[in-house]
Amino acid sequence: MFINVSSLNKSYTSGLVRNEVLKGIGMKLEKGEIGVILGPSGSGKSTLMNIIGGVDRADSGRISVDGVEISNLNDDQLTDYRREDIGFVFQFYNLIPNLTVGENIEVVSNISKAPLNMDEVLTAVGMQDKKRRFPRELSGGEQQRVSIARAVVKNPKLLLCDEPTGALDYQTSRSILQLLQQVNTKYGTTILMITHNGAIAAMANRVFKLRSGEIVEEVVNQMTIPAERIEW
Ligand SMILES: Nc1ncnc2c1ncn2[C@@H]1O[C@H](COP(=O)(O)OP(=O)(O)OP(=O)(O)O)[C@@H](O)[C@H]1O
Repeated sequence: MFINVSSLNKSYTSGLVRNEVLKGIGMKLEKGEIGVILGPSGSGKSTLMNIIGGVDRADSGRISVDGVEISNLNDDQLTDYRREDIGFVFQFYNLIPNLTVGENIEVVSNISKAPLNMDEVLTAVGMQDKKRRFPRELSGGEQQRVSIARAVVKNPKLLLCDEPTGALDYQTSRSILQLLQQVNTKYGTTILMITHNGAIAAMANRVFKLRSGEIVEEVVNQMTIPAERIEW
């Protein structure tokens, strides 16, 4: 099992109030699969993803990714794990504004142990001809393509996407989902994606429905649907 999470708990305390955000989460995802975490605002989706990505730590429970027990790593090891093994894609792209498309990707490939070829990745996301543009000269969808290229160029074991289409219109969202599916097929990258949008679940191998910090339902799709056929 590529991702194996069990009995995961996380709470935040402010003053005297303790907010239990994750309550005994268990989930599994095989290598090369696409997983979707679906749930309403505040249900704990980002917290769960941040813990799997080594950005945050759980209070208790176990998380292993590709055989490595994340919960046992010290801070330096966790930084290495986050830097080398995980690609992140966010709702608001987070590109560096004063660097070109090519430079945004280069800063990541330069510090990666086994990066993919930058031009190949730029071509894969359809942005090869925009390599010398700055982020402000691109549409939202194009910026998201660049941010996917930046995450993919380090050849991560796991691509974590937090509402990757949250800021995009319908057609652009579908093309970004299609691109993520292509990345999954071309590079065999395991993808875990957060969304509010139930329709997106059809492209995932496994869907984890989160409510108030608990997985209330897990759906295994024997047949996934190509992103271009998803409608909402
Ligand atoms: N660093 C933090 N400190 C305190 N509380 C936090 C922190 N991070 C998250 N929370 C709380 O944990 C709960 C779950 O937040 P989380 O961001 O994981 O939810 P979500 O399902 O991703 O929501 P959304 O869809 O709105 O992004 C919320 O009540 C939030 O306020």
